[in-house]
Amino acid sequence: MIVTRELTKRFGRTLAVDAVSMDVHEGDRYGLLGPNGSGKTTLVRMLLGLVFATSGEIEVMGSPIPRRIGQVLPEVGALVEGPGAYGHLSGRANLTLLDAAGPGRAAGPGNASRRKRGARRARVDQALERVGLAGVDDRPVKTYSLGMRQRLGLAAALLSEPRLLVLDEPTNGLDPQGIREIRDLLDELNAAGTTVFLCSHLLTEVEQLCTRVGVMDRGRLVLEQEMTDVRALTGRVEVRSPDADRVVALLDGRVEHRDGEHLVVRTTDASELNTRLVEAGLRISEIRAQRRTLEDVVLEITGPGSDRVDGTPADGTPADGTPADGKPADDRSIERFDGFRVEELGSDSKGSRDSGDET
Ligand SMILES: Nc1ncnc2c1ncn2[C@@H]1O[C@H](COP(=O)(O)OP(=O)(O)OP(=O)(O)O)[C@@H](O)[C@H]1O
Repeated sequence: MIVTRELTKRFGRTLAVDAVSMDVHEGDRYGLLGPNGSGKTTLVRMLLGLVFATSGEIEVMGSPIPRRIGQVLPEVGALVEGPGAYGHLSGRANLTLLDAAGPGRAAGPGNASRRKRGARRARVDQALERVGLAGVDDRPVKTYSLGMRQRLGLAAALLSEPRLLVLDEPTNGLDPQGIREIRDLLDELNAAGTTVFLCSHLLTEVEQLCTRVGVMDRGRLVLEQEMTDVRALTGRVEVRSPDADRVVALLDGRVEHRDGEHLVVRTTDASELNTRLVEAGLRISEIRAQRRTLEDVVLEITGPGSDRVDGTPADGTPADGTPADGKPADDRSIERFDGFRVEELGSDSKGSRDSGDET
């Protein structure tokens, strides 16, 4: 669905993307994970033909990019660098304009035109409904919270019923409820056949949503794996027992770690261990085969010095003092891949929370 070969992008002396060879399969929910500044957005912008690569190749749905970008874009829904919109218009009006600007969508005179307008209204209604904005479509977008703008951006990406969704930090600005709703929506779209490719600096977001993961670190793709392989068994079983002392005695040297009632036992067979403990008359309140977490794997690869994934301070401000979105304060213009140039959203929209009052 997306293939890159040795894809590289330099901005002057900055090597933003460094020889990335990536492979996103049809039907994937692919999460590209990496700390701020690791090159995710630059890579996505190259995939969408917004930025030219310095070297390397890109194929999206079998077509070379940017050469065949015009052929590919109608089948791609994208949300990159924050959603853009005309602030003085409602969400519905914005979507209607966007839909009208889509390929083959211009309405002419007569019955055919009325049919097209009817179909457009239905598409816009459905997109608003899907992202949970159906009840607020008369308010101007400038009154929307960042979370609502994010949903509107997603609704725009869904208008064309895309085969591929490309989303840069899709849950940016959403509260936990909003994040869950977007996750459910992406799950649902993926189940219906849409390939989802998203960038995130949040481990948990990728771990919960994605079937395949790529990890970027300083411009390089340092891992690409199926999530089931990432979450491989460790050859340990975790046991919780009120009889922990007796478990330790019975297992004689196979308990690697103990913390109160919680024990980590070296074995690959949880059911055999369970049978043995129960037959010995020991009480077991919990037993499960231990799996690696995405965090274990990322830390293993990027090393203890690279703790920036999910590691920004609690106030969201990176240690180097740049704003929470990682962009210089004067670099916050909003663009859309389809050239639908829109009003800039002020920096005050960044970091605001989804008020949750849109329903
Ligand atoms: N237009 C540009 N001009 C110069 N340098 C740039 C430009 N765009 C990105 N960079 C630099 O390229 C590197 C990668 O940035 P990029 O935005 O792709 O990373 P990211 O992983 O998407 O980070 P974030 O999560 O903050 O968006 C950074 O060092 C950034 O400063």
